Amino acid sequence: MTERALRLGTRRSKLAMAQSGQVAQEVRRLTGRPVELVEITTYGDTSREHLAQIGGTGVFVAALREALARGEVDFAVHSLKDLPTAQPDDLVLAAVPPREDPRDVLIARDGLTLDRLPDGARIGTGSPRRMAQLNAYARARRLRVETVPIRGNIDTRIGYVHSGELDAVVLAAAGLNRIGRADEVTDVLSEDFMLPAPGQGALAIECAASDADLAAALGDMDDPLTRAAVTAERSLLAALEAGCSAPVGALADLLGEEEVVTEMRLRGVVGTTDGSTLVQLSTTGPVPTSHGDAIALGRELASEMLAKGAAGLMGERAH
Ligand SMILES: NCc1[nH]cc(CCC(=O)O)c1CC(=O)O
Repeated sequence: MTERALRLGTRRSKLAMAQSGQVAQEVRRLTGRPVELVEITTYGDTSREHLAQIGGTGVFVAALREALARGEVDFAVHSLKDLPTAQPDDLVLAAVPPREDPRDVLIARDGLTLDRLPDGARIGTGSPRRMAQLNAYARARRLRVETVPIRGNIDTRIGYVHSGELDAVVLAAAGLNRIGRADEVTDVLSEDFMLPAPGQGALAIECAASDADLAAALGDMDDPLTRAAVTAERSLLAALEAGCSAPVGALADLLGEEEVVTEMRLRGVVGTTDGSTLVQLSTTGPVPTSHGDAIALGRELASEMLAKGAAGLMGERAH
């Protein structure tokens, strides 16, 4: 007996299709079942407004989740950083596969690095988090840069550099790797001054909570350490009561010598988009072995950041 194909709901963007295609192949291998891609248009794909203005949180995800809830598709692949932190009861995060490079990168004209950009360089990014950290970095070094709000898919954003409209754009390394444009990167931005968005570089594979067999099969793709890291990062975001368009960066990584992992470190940052004020803190604890432990790590850092005034920096929106 041949089982029917599993339907994977996906956005149409090149990045979404690349991510979904890779996951589809893995699911075919794991389940022996055919997988078909079902294309779904989301509000985030059709709106021309800036993400920060339409509220950001979940615009890419809502239409996929509605298709899941209606049973039109069996599972969906999201960029984890685009997922709102609240998990709907009827859906389950069946797998968080091993993470790609979580860092942000620069694509600049003439192969320039951040430190070599000319005075007054125009750097495109629609992300308040990237603006805040770029501007803070520039202030500390007395570089004069102008952050210019842009949006659109990855190709569109890189296009602003090729057309000469902008000197550089900031993008996630993972997305460029997935669509095969990593060779255009001119500088990798160290997380020492540019913490990525919570969950950046990781994927989330989601299905209906009622579909226990499928959830279990998809669960074979889960990487527990990636899941622990992104759970801690998202717990920080949730405890700060911020969304994906807030100026919040976070990165959890493992500390230890060689193969002996000893601890998880969680770094977090909140700032004003002009970079004049940043609250940047780090906490370290045992590697979380449960969901609750990972949540606790994020909450602990959040309370330290709130005690240092983080709340006052988050109301602000990019213009
Ligand atoms: N918000 C758009 C988005 N969602 C996920 C990625 C990149 C891939 C990832 O971080 O997993 C991007 C593009 C970007 O920020 O450059």
